[in-house]
Amino acid sequence: MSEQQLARYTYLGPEGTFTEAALRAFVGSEHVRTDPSTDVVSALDAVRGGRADFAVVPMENSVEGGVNVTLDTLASSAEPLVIVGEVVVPVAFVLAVVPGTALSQVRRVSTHPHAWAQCRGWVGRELDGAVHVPATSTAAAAAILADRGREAGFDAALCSALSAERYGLEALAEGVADNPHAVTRFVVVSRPGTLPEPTGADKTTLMAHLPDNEAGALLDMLEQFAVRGVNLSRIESRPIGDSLGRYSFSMDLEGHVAEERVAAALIGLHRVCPLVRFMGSYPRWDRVAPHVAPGTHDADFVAARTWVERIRTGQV
Ligand SMILES: O=C(O)C(=O)C[C@]1(C(=O)O)C=C[C@@H](O)C=C1
Repeated sequence: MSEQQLARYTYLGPEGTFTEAALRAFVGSEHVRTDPSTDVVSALDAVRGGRADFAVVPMENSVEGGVNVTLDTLASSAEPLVIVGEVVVPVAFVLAVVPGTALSQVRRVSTHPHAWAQCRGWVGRELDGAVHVPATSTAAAAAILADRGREAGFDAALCSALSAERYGLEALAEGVADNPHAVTRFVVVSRPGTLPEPTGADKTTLMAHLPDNEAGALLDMLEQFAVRGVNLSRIESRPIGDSLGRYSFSMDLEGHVAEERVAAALIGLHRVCPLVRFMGSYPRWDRVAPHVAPGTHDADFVAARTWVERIRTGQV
């Protein structure tokens, strides 16, 4: 295959981010072209504009929760994109410095806000009074420190051990995250038109609005899943932005839209919500198949529908 025919991936860069590690884990041994983006919005814009086929972006972290810029940009754009895959990556941080810097000299620490949140306890204990200088990613902080040294505006970067090595920095402390089991979930996004085949262990991502000022509207929405035996693995609310008290709900559910119980829940949602956006059905990273409760298998829905059709044609 020529270089021109390879799939083009962009990701939250620069080289050395956890997002790049997620991309490598996703493509495995497949040969692809990669081109880092400076932030999540430009990575998604590159896919919309046709400059990349896929973007890999962070979606949620086990400690700090949802990555709002990803949730909001995917949910609000006039040109929808779809999620075609997910990757879960363990995240561990080192405190990286220009070689020769002592711990006592570190007063300003740069990193991505999600990384800062995951190392806050350690920084408080070991670098009491140190302040956070936000960066677009962990590797961006490392790259700037390596490039500018004392002129960087900060003394250390919280990044992966790989990033520290790649940018020629020294890992002054390792394992600095407050939770050693932290993981981040990344999603692989493309333009609509390529719905991955169901595998039996899939997830579907949706965004929905509720009717304004209606008691029980949230319960109505959740019932659409409950009565069809569809389990939600994530639900979070994000402000819509135009006035206080208006929220959109971002959800992941277990199953693929090709499955009857998921399709039935989506039909129900469409009836009770003023706006529903389908954001993709894709294989789960852990390949764990959901528990499908009795009465909610595809065959149960098909049998029930056939029964109603027979009634409608007079075959009671
Ligand atoms: O900065 C990086 O290396 C990223 O890939 C981004 C990101 C995030 O957005 O949460 C990914 C994983 C870590 O939790 C910290 C930062």
